[in-house]
Amino acid sequence: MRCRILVVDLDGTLTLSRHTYELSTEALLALRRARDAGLRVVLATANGLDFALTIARYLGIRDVVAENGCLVYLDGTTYELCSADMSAVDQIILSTGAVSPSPQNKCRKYDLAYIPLAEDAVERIRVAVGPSFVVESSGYAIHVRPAGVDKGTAVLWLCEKLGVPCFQIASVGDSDVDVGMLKVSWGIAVGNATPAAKSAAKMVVEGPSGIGFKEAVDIILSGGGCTPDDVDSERA
Ligand SMILES: O=C(O)COP(=O)(O)O
Ligand SMILES: [Mg+2]
Repeated sequence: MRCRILVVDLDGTLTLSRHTYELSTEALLALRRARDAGLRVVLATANGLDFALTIARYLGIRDVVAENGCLVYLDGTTYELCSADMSAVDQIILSTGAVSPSPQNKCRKYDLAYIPLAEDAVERIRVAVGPSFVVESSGYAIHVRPAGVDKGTAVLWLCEKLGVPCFQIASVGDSDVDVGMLKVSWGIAVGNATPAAKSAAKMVVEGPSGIGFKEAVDIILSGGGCTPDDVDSERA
């Protein structure tokens, strides 16, 4: 098996579809097969760290990337890859009236999450906060965090920290917030992923969400993926 680490998104990738939080049993079984085969599995999610650590516990995963790459929990230590005081920008975002705050925001630090109240919410937030912040939709929420950090930043940090070439890290995702990690690792997009996620990936599997994740694990366990040729791990 060429891949050594599997970085997996949560919502839309381990779930039944991109419109539910319900976990896919096929995905859960595939996760277990991946871990039993010796892959180190990392959960990489836009969700807050406390939430992600809780979910990871029940998924049998120890290491977590949370808040879209701003926080990494590795071998029992939390590392912060973002640094900004988000309180002022939170007020600016809420004053647009285009979104309501996610209940998770009271325990999020750098990547804040919002529920859209208008069709053009992402655009209105982008105009309000300016270029110092990234505004992206995961399909589950709108996320705003300091520019320059995404899940790909965290994967590059993991390659360095763990001494593993990034092409030996497989990642699986479904949405625009996964583009960074799909680019810097051997990225696989599930069949119902967004166009941006599909074009960032090295491979797009047939099945949607959890079924797609199972297909990705089958490919990895049969020796596929993680070839060095087309991974831009030196992302500009
Ligand atoms: O929390 C979200 O908005 C989506 O989270 P995800 O990164 O696990 O898909
Ligand atoms: Mg997702």
